[in-house]
Amino acid sequence: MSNIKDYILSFITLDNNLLGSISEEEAQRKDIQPGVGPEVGKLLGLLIRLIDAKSVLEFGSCIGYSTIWIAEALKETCGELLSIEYNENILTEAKKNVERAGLDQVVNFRLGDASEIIKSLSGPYDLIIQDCDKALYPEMLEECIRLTRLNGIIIADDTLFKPMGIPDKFSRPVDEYNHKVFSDDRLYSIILPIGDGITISIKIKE
Ligand SMILES: C[S@@+](CC[C@H](N)C(=O)[O-])C[C@H]1O[C@@H](n2cnc3c(N)ncnc32)[C@H](O)[C@@H]1O
Repeated sequence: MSNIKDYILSFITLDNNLLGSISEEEAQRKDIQPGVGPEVGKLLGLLIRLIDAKSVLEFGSCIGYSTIWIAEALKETCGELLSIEYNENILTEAKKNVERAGLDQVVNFRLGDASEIIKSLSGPYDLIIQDCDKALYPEMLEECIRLTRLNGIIIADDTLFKPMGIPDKFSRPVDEYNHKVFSDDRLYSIILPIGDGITISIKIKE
């Protein structure tokens, strides 16, 4: 598997110069969680271009790694991103990084708890990505479906935690999320084994 991963990574160029240094910083710091990584970043860029997304919603900005991948794609599609993060200091860093990346015109940030803010949003969004507290994934799914346009995309990161042997506290809710999306007839879904697993669902019915 690592040969395959290394082979794939050998092709992936970074869409913004800042992405490499943000990855290095994430690897050194203990106070932040890792970003989605280059394979998932590239996939986000690909999907946004594929569906010509104009409005994207992200839960869990951290210091802006995934935000920058998404915003680079939205710069091309003339779209915009709303990115939500509840840690004020981390959000300040994300804002600085997005500004340094030259993408602040594309991104709006909101400080607060994603599970509360989501209820106040009206959408519709072309693409939504969940990468905040894993325990919230199943709970927030219904709101994500409500906010996604027909044929829009709902993505969840870290969804292979269970087979990776990650502690139950984190793996159980993402496993529950996977079961929920695969048994929901409004969604058409797949799990891809890149990064720590990514579940992609298309909303095929209201
Ligand atoms: C795995 S990190 C996100 C990584 C980011 N998507 C990237 O690829 O660079 C998860 C982030 O979600 C934030 N978070 C966790 N629970 C949250 C919540 N309920 N509302 C908003 N943000 C939350 C954490 O503070 C953390 O920065």
